[in-house]
Amino acid sequence: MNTIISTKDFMVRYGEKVILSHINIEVLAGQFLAVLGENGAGKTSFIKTLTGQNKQTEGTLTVATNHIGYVPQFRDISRDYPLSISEFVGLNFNHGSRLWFTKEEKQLITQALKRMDLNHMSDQRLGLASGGQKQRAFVAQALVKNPDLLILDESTASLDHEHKVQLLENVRTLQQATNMTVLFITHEIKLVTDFADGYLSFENGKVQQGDATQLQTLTMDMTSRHKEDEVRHV
Ligand SMILES: Nc1ncnc2c1ncn2[C@@H]1O[C@H](COP(=O)(O)OP(=O)(O)OP(=O)(O)O)[C@@H](O)[C@H]1O
Repeated sequence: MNTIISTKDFMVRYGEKVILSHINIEVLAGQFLAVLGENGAGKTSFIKTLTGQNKQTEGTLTVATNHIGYVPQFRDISRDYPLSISEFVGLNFNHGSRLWFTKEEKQLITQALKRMDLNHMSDQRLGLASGGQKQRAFVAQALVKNPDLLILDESTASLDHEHKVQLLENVRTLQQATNMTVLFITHEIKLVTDFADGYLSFENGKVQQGDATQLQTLTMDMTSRHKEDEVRHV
């Protein structure tokens, strides 16, 4: 398998403030990795270096693709938002003043909508869709250019359990069918354990990498620690 992201003694900082250091990781193409860590642990800062938004780094970072899809944290879309779901998904083509889609773009939009189970409602206004459908539309928008690497930032956070699982199943099916790499930033470790091939864990300015078995162990440790805390608080 090919490597899509690798780092060697990599460091991320803002000015004098070091956020992450001594990062040595290797992500294989086609893997689905959970990206874990407390608020402020540096997950977003690292993702910004992958997408070229933060260049304050030292050491080596190699990203073997320019085709990166990024779905930021959920922003709600108000009811009066005028675009249909397919028009919203097509915004990623960055047309400027051109108002129509080419035949090829239309095919890519249809494909992305199908992959997120939204094809049946492509002409419906996005503002009137449910929270789960809006979130799947954000993912479809990132998919429309067929990225090699898809980064999802807490994409299940605002959803009920059924819609969380549905979104993860959609992404997992696509990742397995297309060999796309997925980095899934989440605080919901138990949920993601069933879907991920491994993890990157951000803690105390360092990044630990583990495989699926280590992820299961981590989840069990966290669950038992959580139970102990609950008992202590009774
Ligand atoms: N532009 C910036 N300039 C200076 N410091 C920053 C900047 N952006 C983030 N930080 C700091 O970097 C640290 C890591 O933040 P980051 O947003 O990467 O964490 P995170 O793990 O993504 O957190 P969350 O889960 O809350 O999104 C924090 O201490 C934050 O205050």
